[in-house]
Amino acid sequence: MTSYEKPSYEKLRLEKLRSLGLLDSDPDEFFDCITRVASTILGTPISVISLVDENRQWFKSRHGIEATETARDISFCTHAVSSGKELIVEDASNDERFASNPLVVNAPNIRFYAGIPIKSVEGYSLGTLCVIDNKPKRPSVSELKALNDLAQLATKEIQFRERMLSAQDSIDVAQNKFQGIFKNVPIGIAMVKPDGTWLEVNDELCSILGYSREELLNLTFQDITHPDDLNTDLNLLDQLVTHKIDRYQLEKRYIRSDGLSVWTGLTVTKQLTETGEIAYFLSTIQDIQSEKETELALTALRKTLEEKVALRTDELRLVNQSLSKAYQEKIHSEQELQNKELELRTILDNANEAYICMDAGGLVTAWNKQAEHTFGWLEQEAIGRKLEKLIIPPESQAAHHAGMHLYLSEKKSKILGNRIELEAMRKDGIRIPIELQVNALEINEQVLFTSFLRDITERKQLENLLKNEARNDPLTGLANRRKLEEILPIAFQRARANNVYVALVFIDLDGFKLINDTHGHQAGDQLLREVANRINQCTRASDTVVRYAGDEFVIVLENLKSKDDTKRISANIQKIIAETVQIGDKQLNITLSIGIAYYGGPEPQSIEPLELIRLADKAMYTAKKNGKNGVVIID
Ligand SMILES: Nc1nc2c(ncn2[C@@H]2O[C@H](COP(=O)(O)OP(=O)(O)OP(=O)(O)O)[C@@H](O)[C@H]2O)c(=O)[nH]1
Repeated sequence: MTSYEKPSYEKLRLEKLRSLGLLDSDPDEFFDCITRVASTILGTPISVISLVDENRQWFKSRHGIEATETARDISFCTHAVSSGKELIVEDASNDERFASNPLVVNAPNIRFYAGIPIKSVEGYSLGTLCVIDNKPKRPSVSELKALNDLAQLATKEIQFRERMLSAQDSIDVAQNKFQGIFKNVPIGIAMVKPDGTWLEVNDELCSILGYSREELLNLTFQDITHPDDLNTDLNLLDQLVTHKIDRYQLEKRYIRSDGLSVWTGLTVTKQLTETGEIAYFLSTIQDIQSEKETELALTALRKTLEEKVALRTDELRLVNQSLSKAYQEKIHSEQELQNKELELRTILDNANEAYICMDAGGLVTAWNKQAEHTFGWLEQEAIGRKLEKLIIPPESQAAHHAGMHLYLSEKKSKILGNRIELEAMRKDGIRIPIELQVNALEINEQVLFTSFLRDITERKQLENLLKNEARNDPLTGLANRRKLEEILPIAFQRARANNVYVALVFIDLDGFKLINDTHGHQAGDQLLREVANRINQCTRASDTVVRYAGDEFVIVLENLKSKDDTKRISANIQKIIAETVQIGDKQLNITLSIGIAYYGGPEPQSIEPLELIRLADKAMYTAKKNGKNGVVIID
């Protein structure tokens, strides 16, 4: 006897065999029929359908034998299973593989054996259909063909069962999966009959709706749908029923068992029967209450925000309008201000007077064109510099500081608001007389001194000219009587101060009327001019020669240390006047009567200047009375 070999797929084979549920199962007429027919056709007393288990062979069907199984190691069939091919043993007693096999040696004393493997769908040999005889036999081809056909039948049946089991497994798996999903999925799921009755509901749906499964199965979805949402739901359901749509989704409210409504997201599909009728609706129902509340809260919040934004927008629009208006006004004001500044600038630049502005620190803040012209400093040179460094002479700077300090500390000033004349200094160092008017402005608690200044050099010159003319004799160019009256008091002061004498020499031409009458008035004028020249020649710069009136002349001799000096001067005058004067073709001769009076000296008299004139005049008159061409001195 030889030991059997196990096929390479033994483990899988056994698993498959056991999964089929055939081992130790009840007799099956189908398989029994096959074994009966096999014995009949092959003419053998025994026929079995043997299933080769791990350590045994078990007979699913047996014909002509009482045993239900034998050990595998003595089994003939296991050889056919191992090879996967038919096994024909015509005489086991002569076959070294089986001669000592107990089934050969003992009952049932096998001699002939023919087994055809029965295979699973995967091709695993599960067992055999075999025929056995206790007599040797050589089966015919047709017998073997019939045996193969019968084995094929058994195989088909087993494979059918195998497929059925596999299909059932799939169904079971799907069913289990569905049940698992149905039970555990965190979404409400329901199967709903076409009339709206709940057919099946899962735990989650019970939880969402607050009903037990049993309670729900006694209700329709219409019973617990919020009245406001029912029509929409029914309308969509109708479209689903009439196949206008395959599914629909809807946000709807159910009325829970506690009377509160709950927002859900509903999806409904339909499940059809084989005949195309609606078996049930499959609904998924998701609790979206919190999302809905959030959404509603957000909507309310958005609405509130929009209202606030709208309100704020209105406020902002109003603010914007008023700001725009204010801005426009400001622009307008600034424009006006700029225009005014430009206008002011133009006025100031074209002003005939210099305009200078100075801050409380004495720094120049404005300097117009005329100021440039008057003082020689350009605006850019002057701005920011101390005014005193620009136009105020050194000797006037202390007064300038004092004036500013007085105003800034006590708001007092002798200058502000008045037109005053001062001497200023140009950039080139030349002094010029100016007339100015200073005003103080207080802007934002800052003091500004504004001033208009005018160069009055020409006016001063004119004034001096007029002044001179008023004090000069136009015919001779000598000082006149007014000038004499002005200088004489000064001469008195100087004489007193210097302890010297002042002499007043009063001169009157002798017989001048006759010259006028004889040679004409013009000749008289020329003679007067010549006399003036000649007197001038006899005097010093410190002396003043005056035409006092008509043919009367006065000389103020100053700084006389001695009265004797006067006699020498008067003698010189008499001498020079005595010289013939040529006027045209005429030769004229003239003499003088002179009266002299003194003031000053070591013990000055107490007399007025005009009194001195009268004294000298009186002395001159005495000289006339003495016969003219003479000098009378009053000591
Ligand atoms: N040509 C001329 N004559 C003048 C001028 N002013 C005064 N006279 C004249 O001068 C003369 C002065 O005369 P008197 O001094 O009174 O007479 P006199 O002839 O000088 O007499 P004695 O003084 O006594 O010597 C008058 O005839 C005036 O008309 C003047 O500006 N030009």
